[in-house]
Amino acid sequence: MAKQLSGAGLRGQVAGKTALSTVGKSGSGLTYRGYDIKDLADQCQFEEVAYLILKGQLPTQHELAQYKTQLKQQRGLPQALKEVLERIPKDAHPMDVLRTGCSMLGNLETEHAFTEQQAVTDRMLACFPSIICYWYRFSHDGVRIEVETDDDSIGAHFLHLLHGKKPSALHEQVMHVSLILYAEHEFNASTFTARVCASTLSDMHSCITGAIGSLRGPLHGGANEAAMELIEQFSSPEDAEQKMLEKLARKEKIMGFGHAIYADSDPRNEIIKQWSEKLSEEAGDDLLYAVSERCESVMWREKKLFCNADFFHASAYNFMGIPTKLFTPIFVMSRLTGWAAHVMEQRADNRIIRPSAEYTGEAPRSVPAIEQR
Ligand SMILES: CC(=O)SCCNC(=O)CCNC(=O)[C@H](O)C(C)(C)COP(=O)(O)OP(=O)(O)OC[C@H]1O[C@@H](n2cnc3c(N)ncnc32)[C@H](O)[C@@H]1OP(=O)(O)O
Ligand SMILES: O=C([O-])CC(=O)C(=O)O
Repeated sequence: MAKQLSGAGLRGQVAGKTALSTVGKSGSGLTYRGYDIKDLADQCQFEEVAYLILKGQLPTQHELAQYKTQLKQQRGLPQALKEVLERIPKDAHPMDVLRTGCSMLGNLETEHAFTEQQAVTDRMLACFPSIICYWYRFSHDGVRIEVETDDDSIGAHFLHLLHGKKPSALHEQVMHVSLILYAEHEFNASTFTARVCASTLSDMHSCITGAIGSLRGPLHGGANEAAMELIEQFSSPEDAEQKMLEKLARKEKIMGFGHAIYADSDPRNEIIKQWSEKLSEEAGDDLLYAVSERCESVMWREKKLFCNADFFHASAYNFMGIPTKLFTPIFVMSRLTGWAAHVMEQRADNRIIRPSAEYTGEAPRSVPAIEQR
């Protein structure tokens, strides 16, 4: 069943063209450059999908190996950026850290011409995990970590920096899947932010910095953190059921449920849910996964609202020992590919994005002298 797309929030209005993904079209639900998300999550590593999104086709074995080597070589951080990160307080939100880190990188390694767009994007892809973990470990553990690891993938690099040891094969695999699921999603709020910025012919770092700000909110990427804060309150599935019903009676919004485009399911949910279950078994968990499943059934039964990509990401990340406040930054490490590809697409066929507003203010009037107001 297709969702009725109309009303506020530009819902249902075509605001531009894209060849990058389809969201909520009949059939598979989500495709990147024509490939079904399920097939990509089953068969690919994240770096293959990043290559697909950014460069237009799936890499050969040789191209993938070259790309991964190139990304590995760019994990280091300039000293000036490390100094900025060291000055950001421990209680800052990591999304704000990443926003500042991206912006500072744009000062140090400015994109001077659009011919550099692929290179500056690959650099961000390589070093965003370093930025977030360098700050996190410095501010929380008081250590200056070495960010240049030889880990095979972006997900493993992130977990290695965070935990100070190489991740298990299972955890590296889940990171591949998670980063693939989050990589691209058509004209969502953060991507649209990036495209609006790109349409002024601004630089890549400005587009990505703005997009990070848009992703941060709980109605968008921030929902994975909010979902974790929800499920950790419950002591059992029965407790979850009762408190969820109370929240619904109070008309509270439940983060991690519903979607602007999908009508009755988000195709990313069943994929991350399976991995969350596997991680739950590995961790010997007998609470969080069961609680999450109960929330899912209550929301469907009571409201016909379904889990979006964020809901089961919360438990999955928790099982891998990732602190809740780093959940949305992981989303950034992945969605960067979609944002940058949209910036490139916008630049290739640009007209400044400038919609109109329906005026609802005062009729024309004259300015009274200040003593008469
Ligand atoms: C990766 C992502 O960014 S996925 C989205 C992550 N965001 C969240 O999980 C936040 C929670 N969800 C929401 O706020 C919304 O579902 C959004 C922002 C995702 C989509 O918003 P909209 O397109 O405006 O929602 P939609 O039109 O389907 O809402 C229909 C009704 O369901 C309600 N509703 C929608 N989602 C929820 C929810 N999660 N909890 C409770 N009620 C909800 C709305 O309030 C609305 O009720 P109303 O008509 O009485 O106002
Ligand atoms: O498409 C949207 O509105 C939000 C979303 O799921 C995403 O950006 O992944």
